[in-house]
Amino acid sequence: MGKHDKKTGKGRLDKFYRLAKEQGYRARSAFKLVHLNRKYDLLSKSKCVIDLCAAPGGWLQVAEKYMPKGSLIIGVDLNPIKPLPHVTTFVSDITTPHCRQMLKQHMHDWKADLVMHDGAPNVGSAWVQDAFTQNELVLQSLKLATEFLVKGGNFVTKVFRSQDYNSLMWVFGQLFKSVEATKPPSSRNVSAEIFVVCRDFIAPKHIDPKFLDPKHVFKDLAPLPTSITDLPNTTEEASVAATQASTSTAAAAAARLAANSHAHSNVFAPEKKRRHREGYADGDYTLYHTATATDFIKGVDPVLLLGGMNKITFDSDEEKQWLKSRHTTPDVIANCNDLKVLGKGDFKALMKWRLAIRLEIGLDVKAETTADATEEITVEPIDEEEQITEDLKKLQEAKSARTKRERKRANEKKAKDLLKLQLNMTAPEDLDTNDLALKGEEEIFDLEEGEAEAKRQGKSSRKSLRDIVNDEDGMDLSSSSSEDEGDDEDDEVLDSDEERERKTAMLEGELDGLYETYKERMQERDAKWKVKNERNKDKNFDAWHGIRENGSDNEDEEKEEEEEEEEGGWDLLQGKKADDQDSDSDSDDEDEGLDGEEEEEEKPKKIKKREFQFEQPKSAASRKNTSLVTSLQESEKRAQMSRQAQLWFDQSVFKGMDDLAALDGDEEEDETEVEEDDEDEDVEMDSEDEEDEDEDEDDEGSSTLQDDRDDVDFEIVPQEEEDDGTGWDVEDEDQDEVKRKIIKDKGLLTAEAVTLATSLVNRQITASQLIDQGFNKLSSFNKDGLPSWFLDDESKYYKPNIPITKEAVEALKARQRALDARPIKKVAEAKQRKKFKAVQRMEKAKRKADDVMGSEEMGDGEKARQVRRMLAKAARGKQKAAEKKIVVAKGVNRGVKGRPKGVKGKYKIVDSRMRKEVRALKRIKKANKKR
Ligand SMILES: C[S@@+](CC[C@H](N)C(=O)[O-])C[C@H]1O[C@@H](n2cnc3c(N)ncnc32)[C@H](O)[C@@H]1O
Repeated sequence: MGKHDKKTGKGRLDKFYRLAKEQGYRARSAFKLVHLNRKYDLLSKSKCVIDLCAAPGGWLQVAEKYMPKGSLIIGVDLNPIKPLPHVTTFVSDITTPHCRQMLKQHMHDWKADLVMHDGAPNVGSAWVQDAFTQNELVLQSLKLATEFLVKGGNFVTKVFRSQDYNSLMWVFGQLFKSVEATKPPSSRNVSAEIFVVCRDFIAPKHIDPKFLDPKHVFKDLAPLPTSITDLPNTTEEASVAATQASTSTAAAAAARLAANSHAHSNVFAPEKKRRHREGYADGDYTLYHTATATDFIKGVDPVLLLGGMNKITFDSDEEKQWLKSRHTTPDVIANCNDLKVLGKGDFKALMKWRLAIRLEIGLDVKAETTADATEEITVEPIDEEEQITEDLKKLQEAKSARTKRERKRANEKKAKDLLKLQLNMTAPEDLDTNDLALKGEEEIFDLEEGEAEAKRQGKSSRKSLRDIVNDEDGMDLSSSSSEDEGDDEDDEVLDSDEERERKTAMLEGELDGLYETYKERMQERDAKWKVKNERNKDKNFDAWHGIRENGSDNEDEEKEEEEEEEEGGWDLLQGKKADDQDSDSDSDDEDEGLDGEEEEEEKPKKIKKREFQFEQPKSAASRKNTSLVTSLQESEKRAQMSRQAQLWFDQSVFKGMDDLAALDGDEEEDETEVEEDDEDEDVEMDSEDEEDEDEDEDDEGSSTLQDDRDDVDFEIVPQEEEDDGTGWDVEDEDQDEVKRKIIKDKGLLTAEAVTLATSLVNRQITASQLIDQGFNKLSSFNKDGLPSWFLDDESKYYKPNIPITKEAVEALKARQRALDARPIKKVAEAKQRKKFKAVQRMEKAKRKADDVMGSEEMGDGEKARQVRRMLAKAARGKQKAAEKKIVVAKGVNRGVKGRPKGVKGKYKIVDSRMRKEVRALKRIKKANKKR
């Protein structure tokens, strides 16, 4: 066995190592057999044992110790075993016929009651290879066991928990009546080894050699990955590969795959779906994976690919051509380069890009535009007048829808352009190119639209976006689409605004859903995320994460928002989709128009909800803000700053400020307890009133604190005007007053405010500079009409960066510490009460002393003694009665008279009998009272 560092890794000196040393065992592994024997009683009834792979002899020692005297114990190993009393050993490789011969020789005609195998290959290379060779050794030892075991005998073997484990277990199960896997306590948790105890050997007359042939047993039913091309074709080649495999892990994996190649001819054939519980997938020992653009574009599951890979590469000529496509924007390339950091927008962009490229290369075929479809439609004449009214109605609807749509588009475009300009993403001259890109997107939308259009006409045969995305045989779409067009028509206006919006929303919803799947996959792979998630669940883990400039504390909130949005988005759309599919005559149904409207209403509602979530805290704060900075900017900016401030105060370093009121409450509770103890008849204070009073005060305190915090977000310099976002009207001057007062009373409460104030005082910045800074890109950031994914990203990464200095934070902390150090009101009150009680006691004692002094019965000495005692008692106050120890009369204490052993001070002995009796007496007393 290889030598290990005794302090680290496998060789570290654990308790079993020391125990083995103490008890004279040659190896700590001896305890594994001790434990197995304790559990299954394997040795005491065995007269003949074979230990395969026995060096240095730990198991042999255990066998010798626990087996009956005079038993035959044979040990074999590649390495020589130092002689042991009553044990026969020899050197051999258990996989060779020599070993079999030797065993036969030593066994004479005996049969073994137990065959043990603790073999571990000595290669010390990659774990997976160890496991493979190990399990081959297991099969070899089983082969020997089947030859030498008596019927009803037992076989114990070490098995590595690898993917061959189930196959091995299956084989064991065929040969033994009982098979159990166990991990003895002495087996290290980090080790993948477990022990399988096979009992009651069936001893079949004939065993098919395939049962014991690794080539058959370890065949894999899973299909081979197509990427490995030059695999050997025959099992002979496979075994050659396996022999050569010892040189490298990759070779071992290749050999494994080769050995597994005849998947369906596996004789043991239970259909097994392998899960890679052991961690890595077969032959995959890295965390970094790349896929080609072809895999992504032409593959069947792009979401799976995005979730599982780190990068998309462009290697082949065709892929390089795609790089030149107008759809392949720098963003797409950047996204392909790091799939790990895809945001929702990036994800959608990649999916759209895939679709666009598929269209370009003809994998998917663009559906006919809805306009064409409209031309094809003929409406059967019903009645001339009706017809005219209907036509007019439709025309009107179409017209209003078109105007609405155009207006909306124009607005959207304007907002996007503006935003791009603001973000410095585009120069004005670039806008045309971007328009083109936008048009490209629309084409994709049109595809969806056309598809859904056909569906609405009752031709549900058309595939959904997901299908198209996942469809390998997307080629036949065109034919199906032309067929579709020839079918029945609908009397609805196809080009309606509602429809278009509905489709757009649906597409967005689908992309959202796909993004969710992608996110789940990423999360599955991301252990850190799991830990974070767990921590988030447990609010107690609210640890200080340091000052984060980008406000990453915000992530949870964002996640929640996303989730909420998805409930309304993806789920809703899925639900609607299902509903659509359920209804047979969608297009004829009059309710459809209604649904459409509802849907339309639903969408803005959703968006509003999100905006509301973002803006609620802002607007609350902005109403109160009157700072120099905020009043000179639009509400958006102020709102964001306010949010930033809230995030800032959410940091655990400011916890104390929040909890001050709670702290008071706690203190008070403690204090009340103390008071109860010290309670004197003379004290007239009504504790309930007091509590009420205190509670009120607490409330006040907390609310003031809260108000303070709300009020002073970004409060820097008193300002005359309040901007409500609608203009420059002065609205809430009283609020300014309040704020001014707070600043006067309490000073600046946020690090941002302190930082700004300090820079003003130190003339690092002037007031006019500050005002100028107010006019920035954020001050006119209009969110209207921006897509939700964009806003998502914005809220994550695009935040105002308000400078904070270390000194400002330190100053605030110091002030908070000073506040904390001040005696809390409750404590001061309790102290006063104590004093008050002491004074009262002394006065009472004085009065009594006067009486004593006036007494004529006592002598002077006696009087002096009495007075001294009284005063001392008054000064001491009421002593707490010494606590009684409760001793339960059980065990050695049962029936003991007098002080129980080891108990000092006052005590009381109780037993269950006594308790019952006391209760019975109380009951009787109560009953008597009633009569
Ligand atoms: C974990 S040790 C066994 C320890 C033993 N049970 C004890 O308690 O001392 C594994 C042993 O398997 C032996 N071994 C590995 N491959 C073998 C093979 N093909 N034939 C015989 N022994 C082998 C190694 O030489 C090694 O000594």
